[in-house]
Amino acid sequence: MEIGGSSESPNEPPRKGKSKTPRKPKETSTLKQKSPAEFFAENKNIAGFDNPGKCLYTTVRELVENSLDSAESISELPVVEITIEEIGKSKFNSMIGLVDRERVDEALYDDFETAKARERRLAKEARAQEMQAKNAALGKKVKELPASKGVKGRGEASFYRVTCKDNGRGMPHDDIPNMFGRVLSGTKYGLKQTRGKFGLGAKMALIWSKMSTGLPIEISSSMKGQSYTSFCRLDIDIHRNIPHIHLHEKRANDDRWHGAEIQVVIEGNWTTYRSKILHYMRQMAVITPYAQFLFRFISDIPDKNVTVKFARRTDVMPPVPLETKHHPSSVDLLLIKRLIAETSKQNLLQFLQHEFVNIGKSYAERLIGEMGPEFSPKMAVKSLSDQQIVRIHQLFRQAKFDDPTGDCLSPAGEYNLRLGIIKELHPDMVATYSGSAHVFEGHPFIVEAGVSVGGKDVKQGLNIFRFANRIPLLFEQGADVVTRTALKRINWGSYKINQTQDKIGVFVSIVSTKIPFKGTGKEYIGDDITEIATAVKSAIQQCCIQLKSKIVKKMQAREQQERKRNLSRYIPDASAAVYDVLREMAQSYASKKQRIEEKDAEIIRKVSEHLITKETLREKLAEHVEKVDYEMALEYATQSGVSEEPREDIFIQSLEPDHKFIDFHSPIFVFRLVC
Ligand SMILES: Nc1ncnc2c1ncn2[C@@H]1O[C@H](COP(=O)(O)OP(=O)(O)OP(=O)(O)O)[C@@H](O)[C@H]1O
Repeated sequence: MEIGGSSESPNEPPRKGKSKTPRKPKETSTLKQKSPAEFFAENKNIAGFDNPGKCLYTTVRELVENSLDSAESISELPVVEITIEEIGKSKFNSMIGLVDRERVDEALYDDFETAKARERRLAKEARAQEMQAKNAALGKKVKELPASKGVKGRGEASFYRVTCKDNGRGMPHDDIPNMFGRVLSGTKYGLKQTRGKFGLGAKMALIWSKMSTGLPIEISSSMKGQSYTSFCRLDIDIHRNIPHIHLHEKRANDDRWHGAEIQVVIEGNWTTYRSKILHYMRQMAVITPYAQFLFRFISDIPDKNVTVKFARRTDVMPPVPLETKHHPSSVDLLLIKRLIAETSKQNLLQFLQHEFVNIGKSYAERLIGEMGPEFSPKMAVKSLSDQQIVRIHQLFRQAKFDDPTGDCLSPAGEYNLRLGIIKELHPDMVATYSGSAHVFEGHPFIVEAGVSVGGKDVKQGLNIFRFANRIPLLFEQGADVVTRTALKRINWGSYKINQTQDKIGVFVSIVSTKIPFKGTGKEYIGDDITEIATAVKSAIQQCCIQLKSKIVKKMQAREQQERKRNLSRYIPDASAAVYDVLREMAQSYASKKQRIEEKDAEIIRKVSEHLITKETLREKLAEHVEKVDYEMALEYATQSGVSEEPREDIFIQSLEPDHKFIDFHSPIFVFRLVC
């Protein structure tokens, strides 16, 4: 392949329409390097910074997620305040010291409109309005008119100051510049379930602010017990990928505050991303019910202002995720070399035993025996040759290891998920399920799911809510493993759920030490990992099985009610008809026209004496319907077997870890008395 040259052969005639003078092929292509910061500035879409609106959304996300990670890392119930302040053009200009300037040459601007064009546009809009009024007067359905387009043009850029304050761990004074001014630097690279992973998000917000407003980022931070707060104003040297510090100083911390406050001014678009941002906050509140969020949008136009407080709904936080060691089946050559370089262990036996999960002493000895005669338990691990490391790697890939346990993970918990679903959708029924840990490429993961039917503001069909490491995922829904599984691999009909007619809520939360996101924007999990797809399917199915039994019971109750209603409907007519017959018989009997058998005489007598009336017949029939209905229901239940229905075990859990209990069993429930 030619690099930088023309693809035409020198003997070929020049192509039609092309310049006759052949382009001079470049002698050499110039070798260039790019810093990570440059790369991400040029490809910011892969980090979720696609357009101004999405940039505003992703900035909010990155800051909120950092705040939650930070508070949770010190087991502090998170309190996060996020403010987006709209900055008008004049205010922005004065912030950067630019004087506002009136337009002089109007026709120069993209949104310029001639007087004639303006007249035509206004006339067209007036006609549309007239038509709409006419249709409304005729009672026809009227379509809402699009907002007046005004004049074409790209429009003014909108600027926003985004501030996020938390009560988290804070940051060491000297680390702040690198944490915010060096792409791919962070504290979350270890093997641990965290929202952040790449060491990129906050830097992307800064890169975007540098690209769109040129303004630096400001960080205030204090760690627990620290007598000062660190203040840092910095931007990033994109070409060298290093922080460019404007101010970095220590200030008094009289309130003994701990946490961080980050402030960045960026271009954005609140109008188009308002609902996405609010959705994100709401879903974050659902999956993080132990946090308190205060979200504010502040504008010069008070009508546009928004304040939403998501109150804390529980004080119980999921356990802090633990840092874990690598599983032997998940490591590659590079990683083994890095672990060897970093280990404090002296010999191979200790190294295998301590740097990996699921390798005990005797198993390590067996592995070393299997590696060959040139390996021994006591050999210095740092003396291993490249070939020997390859041998270890090969064995790791082929040998059997127990799966990692998933103890290091911290799922949201079924209780939180159920709480979230009920709060979010107010469904008619809901089922939740929390699976055990599974493994993908040596990384443990847990899938939790919830399925609901019915509810407020829920559209018909599937409403899918996805969470990964307790982050709501709002974009790229179609390609996500959860959406695909719910749409294609669940036979909703077999659980008596109508996929198109019912209002179905599907909530799936996946936690892992490594979420295989597609791209660094953390927007969706691909559908190509069989282990995850299988676990997601099974979790949704488990919810559906629970729902099916509830739905069947509901249907039976409805059928029973219908049967009763049908029978009761005929009571007045039936009792009137029977009474008329009896009355006629009584009259014939009285006029001796008819002979009546002894056993019927009693009834006829009672009819004549008005002891049996239309009313008494009606009452007796109603009583009978009631009795028959009850007996039929009982018979049905015995036939279909109440005991075959899944029994719902309800336990009131003891607060003490060490508890004794007695179970009282009945066919339909079990009651556990904790002593
Ligand atoms: N609010 C905060 N409180 C404490 N530390 C923070 C806060 N925000 C950022 N940090 C620190 O700065 C580092 C870099 O943050 P950044 O958002 O760039 O990446 P990340 O969160 O590690 O990963 P990701 O790019 O996946 O979000 C974090 O690893 C964390 O140590």
